[in-house]
Amino acid sequence: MEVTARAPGKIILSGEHAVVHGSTAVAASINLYISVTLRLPSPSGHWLEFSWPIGRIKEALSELDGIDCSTPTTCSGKFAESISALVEEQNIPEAKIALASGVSAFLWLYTCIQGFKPATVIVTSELPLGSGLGSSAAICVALSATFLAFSKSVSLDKGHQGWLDFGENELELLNKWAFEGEKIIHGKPSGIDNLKGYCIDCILYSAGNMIKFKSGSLTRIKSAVPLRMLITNTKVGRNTKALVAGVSERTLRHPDAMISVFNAVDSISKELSTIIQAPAPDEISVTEKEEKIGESMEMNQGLLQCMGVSHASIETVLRTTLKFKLTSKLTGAGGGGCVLTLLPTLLSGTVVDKVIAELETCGFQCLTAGIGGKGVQVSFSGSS
Ligand SMILES: Nc1ncnc2c1ncn2[C@@H]1O[C@H](COP(=O)(O)OP(=O)(O)OP(=O)(O)O)[C@@H](O)[C@H]1O
Ligand SMILES: C[C@@](O)(CCO)CC(=O)[O-]
Ligand SMILES: [Mg+2]
Repeated sequence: MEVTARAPGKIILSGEHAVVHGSTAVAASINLYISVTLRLPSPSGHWLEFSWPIGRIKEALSELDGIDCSTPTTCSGKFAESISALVEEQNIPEAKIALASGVSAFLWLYTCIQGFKPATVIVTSELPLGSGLGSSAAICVALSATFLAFSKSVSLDKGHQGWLDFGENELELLNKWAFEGEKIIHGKPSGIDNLKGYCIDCILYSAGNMIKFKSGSLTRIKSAVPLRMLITNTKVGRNTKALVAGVSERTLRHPDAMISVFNAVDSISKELSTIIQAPAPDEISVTEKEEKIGESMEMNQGLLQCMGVSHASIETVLRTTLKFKLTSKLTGAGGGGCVLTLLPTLLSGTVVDKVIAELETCGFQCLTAGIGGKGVQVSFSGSS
């Protein structure tokens, strides 16, 4: 028997960086997923493969024997050292070394939740890694969901055909495990990523849709109309910690100006969440709504430039999409990473194709995504 879980990626529609300084931010799940399949047990054969004899894992993590998967546990001290040793033994090629922390999170979540059972785990991703679309939290949510689906702590109908949602209590347990995985990948998630011991990305990926948050308080919101974005991955790597520190330094140099910038972002995020939730019963009101959303994105981008987190590659995307009268803003930490471009409902497919073609000639990767998609789901197949 096997189970597959999928968890979506996310975008920040408004408020990155300013959220660290107390402003409101709006984030949404997208309909691009990381999927994890668990086979008990089965042969493998994939392009990048890591495997350990069960005996080796038992030897390295023997103290985890019998651990209760209903109690999420932090990977610290000697466990972190043992996990690092197991990952080092795989001699991950230099070009793929960024995966090491994801592999560590996998080992931790698997051993804690599934114990020392032999299995094959297959990961596939529609999300670019390390580009601001939350692949780290998505992988942790999808791994936790797959492993919990076969555990005694979660009761799911294994005979169900197609995708299944988790119940409220089960989501809570899943979130806590995913957060333990995120801590392995990120060290200490901060700001937008972290809320009272939970990972905001994980919450978003678990339940899907959109959230508005400010200083530790989170409200779920639901878009009244479907929204579609072009996501351009500039492929320019960024360092979130350094970018966040840069904004704080600028705030120390220009406190009055920067407080005004953060207040402006707060107003934009609040307005955006009101616009998104307002009903739009006909084509005219949908177009008006999209124009307002586009304007709020444009204003937010201007303020992100004031904070000093734009980048030449981001500016190239902005200029290119503007030629087609489309508005864009960076999403996430900036300094490269991904840029969002609003695709209005009435925009023709030919225009979308032309924009994508022009962006791809600059060396960027383009993805289109629906906004506010489903949260984590699982699907069982095969006979037990
Ligand atoms: N499919 C995957 N397989 C293994 N590891 C993964 C996978 N997806 C993500 N990761 C891990 O997550 C890391 C990327 O996380 P990071 O937080 O830097 O970026 P992100 O989550 O994509 O974007 P952000 O957190 O800025 O929204 C990768 O380096 C890897 O360790
Ligand atoms: C830049 C930032 O606002 C979002 C990064 O995804 C940082 C944070 O909130 O932790
Ligand atoms: Mg991440």
